[in-house]
Amino acid sequence: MAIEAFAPAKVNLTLHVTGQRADGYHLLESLVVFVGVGDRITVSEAADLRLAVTGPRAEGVPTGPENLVLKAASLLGGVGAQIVLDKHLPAAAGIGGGSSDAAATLRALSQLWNLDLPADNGLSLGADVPVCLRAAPCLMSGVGEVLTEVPVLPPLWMVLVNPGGEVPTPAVFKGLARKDNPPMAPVPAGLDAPAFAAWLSTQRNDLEPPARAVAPVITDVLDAIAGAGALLARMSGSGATCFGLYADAESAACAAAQIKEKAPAWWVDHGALGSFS
Ligand SMILES: C[C@@](CO)(OP(=O)(O)O)[C@H](O)COP(=O)(O)OP(=O)(O)OC[C@H]1O[C@@H](n2ccc(N)nc2=O)[C@H](O)[C@@H]1O
Ligand SMILES: Nc1ncnc2c1ncn2[C@@H]1O[C@H](COP(=O)(O)OP(=O)(O)O)[C@@H](O)[C@H]1O
Repeated sequence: MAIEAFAPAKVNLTLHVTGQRADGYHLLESLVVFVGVGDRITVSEAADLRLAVTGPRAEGVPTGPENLVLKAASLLGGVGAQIVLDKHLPAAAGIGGGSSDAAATLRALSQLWNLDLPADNGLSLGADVPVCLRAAPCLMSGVGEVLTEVPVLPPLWMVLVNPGGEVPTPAVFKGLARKDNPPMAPVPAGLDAPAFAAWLSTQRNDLEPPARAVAPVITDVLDAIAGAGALLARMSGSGATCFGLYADAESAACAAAQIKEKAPAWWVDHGALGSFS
């Protein structure tokens, strides 16, 4: 029996850094969504634990025990499985590729092995794993472990753009000018896509300035997205991937084609926001 699980890109529509814990981890308030662009995990029965990494973004992804997929399998504690990770998302890119892979692995293997999901929802694997396990829009706070429902968002489409080159998350947090930034406002209900994007533009990603300092090309990416008619252009997570928001599928597809033509070396993809768990 083979079980497949989708690992969608995680996008932080907002990311406010509001404090820092004694252990160094930062307190966040983030409206997190998921896009229909991502990796695919397939698990099947085997005598021992094996991982194969395939797909257009497989290069450079670790295949040993440091891969979050194998860490997730160990955390679950089952016996053997053949795992294939079909990699489409760029790594260390602020869209939770590794975390979403870990969450999809937990989902698929808990079914294959008939085991409960871990009590911490995978937090010990990474701060983004619990939200990726949910794989639906929600408000993330604490260091990533507190997940709260949000009002239904309007239908939205997204273009994702990554200029290449990994941006390590710790370096970006380290570059923050302040740790105690103002909190996020409550997420409003009942807005259409343009009004919702206008509200988002009053909120922030506090990691954008330090990420731009680490990777100045992020400014070019944001300019390219804004120039392609987005309702909002912003960076996700600790970067360097940035997103553009659109009110319909056709506008997102046109914008993606326009950006690809302008910068053929960049990774560009597009999809609808949704729930994937
Ligand atoms: C910034 C965010 C926003 O969603 O996304 P990405 O840019 O990674 O996608 C996440 O909080 C990242 O989550 P994740 O990548 O799972 O983090 P972890 O592996 O647990 O931590 C990597 C490093 O990021 C820093 N870190 C992470 C989370 C947090 N709340 N405070 C932190 O200071 C720490 O320096 C930590 O050593
Ligand atoms: N399955 C995986 N896919 C991508 N990267 C992985 C994976 N497992 C471990 N890693 C390591 O995790 C690091 C962070 O990757 P990722 O979760 O994609 O980034 P981010 O935290 O910026 O969203 C990478 O540098 C990579 O070496």
